[in-house]
Amino acid sequence: MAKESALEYSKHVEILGNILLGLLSEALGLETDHLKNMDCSQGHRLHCHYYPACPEPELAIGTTKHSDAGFLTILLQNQIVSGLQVLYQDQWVDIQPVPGGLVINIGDLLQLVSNGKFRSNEHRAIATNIGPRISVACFFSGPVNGDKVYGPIEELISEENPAMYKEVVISEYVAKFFTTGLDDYRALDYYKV
Ligand SMILES: O=C(O)CCC(=O)C(=O)O
Ligand SMILES: [Fe+2]
Repeated sequence: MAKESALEYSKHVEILGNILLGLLSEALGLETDHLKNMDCSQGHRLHCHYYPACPEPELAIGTTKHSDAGFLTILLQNQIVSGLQVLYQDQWVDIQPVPGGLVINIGDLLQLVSNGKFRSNEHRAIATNIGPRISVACFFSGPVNGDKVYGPIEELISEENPAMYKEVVISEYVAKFFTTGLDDYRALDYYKV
């Protein structure tokens, strides 16, 4: 992706991210700007993945099983080669690329602040003998270098719905993510009450 198109794409995807956070806020019964005002759309960044054709796909993996650690991910897949799979009821389900379509993943931090109302999904990218496969993930991870504290949103907590997660300092949360292997790490497990 050329620099100009990456920057242009990044601008559009930020707008889309904020629209989605607005809809998700409303779905939680909150003001449209609630999640945006919590800085959930801050610090978005693009990760480009290039998976070459693999002669022995059964011996390899593209991206190992994980859930995205931030709030929200918008994923663009190239329109020919599939490889993305989501774990659903203990089965890996193929997410076929849809021309013009984007994949939206709920991340662990959104599960945490929504007190479990939204669920992050576990996914992976398998190796295939057709390729290359290209994907561009835009992560909305929040103000990752700061000391902002995130916990379940107060309005969503009640006697019937007690907090399911502890509060986290976002920079510590991110540091933990980057010092632990993807495979054995599920951010939320560390923060359950
Ligand atoms: O390449 C893909 O489709 C998945 C990439 C991914 O899950 C990630 O970067 O978090
Ligand atoms: Fe991911």
